[in-house]
Amino acid sequence: MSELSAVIETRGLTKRYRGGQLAVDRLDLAVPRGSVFGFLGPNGSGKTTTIRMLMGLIEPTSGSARVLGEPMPRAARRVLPRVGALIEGPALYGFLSGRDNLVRFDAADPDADPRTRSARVAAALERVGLTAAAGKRARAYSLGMKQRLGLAAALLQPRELLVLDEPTNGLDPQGMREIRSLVRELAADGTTVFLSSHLLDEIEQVCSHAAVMAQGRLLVQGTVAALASSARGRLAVTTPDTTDAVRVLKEHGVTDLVVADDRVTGDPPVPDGPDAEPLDLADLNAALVAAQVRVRAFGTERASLEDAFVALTGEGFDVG
Ligand SMILES: Nc1ncnc2c1ncn2[C@@H]1O[C@H](COP(=O)(O)OP(=O)(O)OP(=O)(O)O)[C@@H](O)[C@H]1O
Repeated sequence: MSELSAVIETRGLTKRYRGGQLAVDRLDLAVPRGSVFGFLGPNGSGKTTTIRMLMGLIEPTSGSARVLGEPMPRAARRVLPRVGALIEGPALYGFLSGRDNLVRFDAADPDADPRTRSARVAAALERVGLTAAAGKRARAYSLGMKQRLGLAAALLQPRELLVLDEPTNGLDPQGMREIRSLVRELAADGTTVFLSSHLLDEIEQVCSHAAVMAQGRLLVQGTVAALASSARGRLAVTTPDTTDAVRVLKEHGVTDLVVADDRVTGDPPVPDGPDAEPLDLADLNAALVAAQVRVRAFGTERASLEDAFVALTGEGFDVG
């Protein structure tokens, strides 16, 4: 990942709150231009604190952050107009219509030309699919519609970068789907999207890249495909002869065997040495059959980001 193409870059970024809480600990983050970058971590892992530092809302204790190539918070005035942000839910007036809320946001922007305001507002409403509901009061909007209106506000001006803090938090499945497909569309138009989430499957569904945080520290970052493939899939055998299957699999180096009803799962053996041949699953299947294990199904399960997280931390991804 070249330094030049990083839209967000931090070096040793650290935040210790006044009470002594170390919320972010020496974070080195690199968000490539054009990516949909998932910032993943359980509640309290330091995501919001990082985003607030990136947006110049709070000062880091030490380390540095660059956004769109400029130092933050020093260059906030130059940088922030180029960034659309949705942090902690949009501030909306419930008694105003969706359209009038956007007119208000646009009017608050000193660089926005009043003569083209209504066209900008209409385009933003169209972008997030709120044209039909534009005349309704915002208080009558669902949470998902409010979130989309917040995104529309962030999209009144063309943006190189969108920063979204838990954009689907609190939404029902339909609302989540809407926001996710909107994020995909924005990314397809070339906007870099940085979004935080505590939901692994959300990151897998919408992101090209991800960074995983735990207790203020970065565990890993990279493409979602590489992160998931760093965890090997589990081997799974469906058979009525589970006892014999376990014995044969163990003999062939399969570890961490678990039996649940008629399914045996385990970790395929790690080849010893870089030149060693990995175990051929066809041979393993043949060995099962030779031992008269009746095999109904045999294969490896695709490794997920969750497997990668468990492999990294030795624990489950606890969102609580
Ligand atoms: N203003 C503050 N003063 C003191 N401690 C804080 C403050 N804000 C956050 N913290 C603490 O810093 C740590 C990281 O919090 P942060 O909100 O950044 O995490 P998060 O990953 O965004 O979680 P969440 O999704 O719950 O917001 C937590 O232990 C939190 O209690």
